[in-house]
Amino acid sequence: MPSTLSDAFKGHPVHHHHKHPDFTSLQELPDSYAWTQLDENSTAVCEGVPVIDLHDPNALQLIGHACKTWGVFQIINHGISTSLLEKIESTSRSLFSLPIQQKLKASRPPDGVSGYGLARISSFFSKLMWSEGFTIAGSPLDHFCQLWPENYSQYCDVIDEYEREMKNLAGRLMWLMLGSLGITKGDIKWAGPKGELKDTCSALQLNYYPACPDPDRAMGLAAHTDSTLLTILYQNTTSGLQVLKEGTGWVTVPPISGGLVVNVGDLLHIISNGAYPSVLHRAVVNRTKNRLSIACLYGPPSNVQISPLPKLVGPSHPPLYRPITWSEYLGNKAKHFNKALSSVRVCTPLNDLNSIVEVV
Ligand SMILES: O=C(O)CCC(=O)C(=O)O
Ligand SMILES: [Fe+2]
Repeated sequence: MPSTLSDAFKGHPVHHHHKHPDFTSLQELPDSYAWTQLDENSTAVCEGVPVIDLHDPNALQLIGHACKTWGVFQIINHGISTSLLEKIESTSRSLFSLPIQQKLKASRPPDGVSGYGLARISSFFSKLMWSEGFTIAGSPLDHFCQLWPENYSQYCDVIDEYEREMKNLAGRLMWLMLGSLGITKGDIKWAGPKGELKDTCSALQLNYYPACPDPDRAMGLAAHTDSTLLTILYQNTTSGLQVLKEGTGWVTVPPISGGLVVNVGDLLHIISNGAYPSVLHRAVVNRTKNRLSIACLYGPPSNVQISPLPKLVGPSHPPLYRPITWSEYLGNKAKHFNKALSSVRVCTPLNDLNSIVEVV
């Protein structure tokens, strides 16, 4: 049984049929990167993704409402210092600005999760994405020794500190997100008696989107949901993240100074018994500016069964999903990608059933 996130991923190797590109040599968009015209997303959106001040006395309610209606929100006053955000940004920038040959020394192995390479979801698409990624699950030491033989330890320290702080914040957020559904610490079996989330797993995903000669036909990161409980994303000042809002279309999540984006992942959707949507999101690219984002992918211990919480299940709310471990879910994702959630679904929501009954 795998016990860590890297072990969980190892069981589900991803085989890329693409070679890694050197963006600096590309003046025009090669055909292999040309997606069909992205849909126009310039519809004026009056309301944007909610911004929530964690010091606001109503934070719990605001978070609950944002999770139900959007599945995503931004937070300020979250306690992560500006200097740490600057350090993680400059570490990521140093990494991606290394020569391609150097970066390839830290490539993600086919059966591994950590290292440099294309987005894991690339294998589901015939076109390439205009981005590079570096995944860190567990210690980055071995890879960082390859990247920076002389001064790897300063970079490792930044990653350790960032990951520690993000994990704490993710735990706080999880209790707030669940708290607004009436879930208390005793309701989560895999948490300690005081709500400690000791054995939770997390990984960091560093993403770099170089400026692109033909941004309207390119795709930074294709639409997906995250296989997490929740994800906390830091983005630099270049916008690019978009979320799909039902009835509205793609909505840009603008970078705000000192802000972090929080989104619901597939596992929180499952344990909330569908109350919180796992938001579909993607990253678009820019003609003149490059963009960096750093995602903290937060999940439960990889071997515990995740299922709709009993408090959220009742005669009018049958469980929508069967129990599944994170590790098994990652296997489903590697096989079914955006259909992974429906592959664990056991029940059609009542309102859908009603409409079927009406039709019949
Ligand atoms: O770069 C972004 O804004 C999105 C990144 C993302 O969705 C991911 O790493 O899962
Ligand atoms: Fe994502």
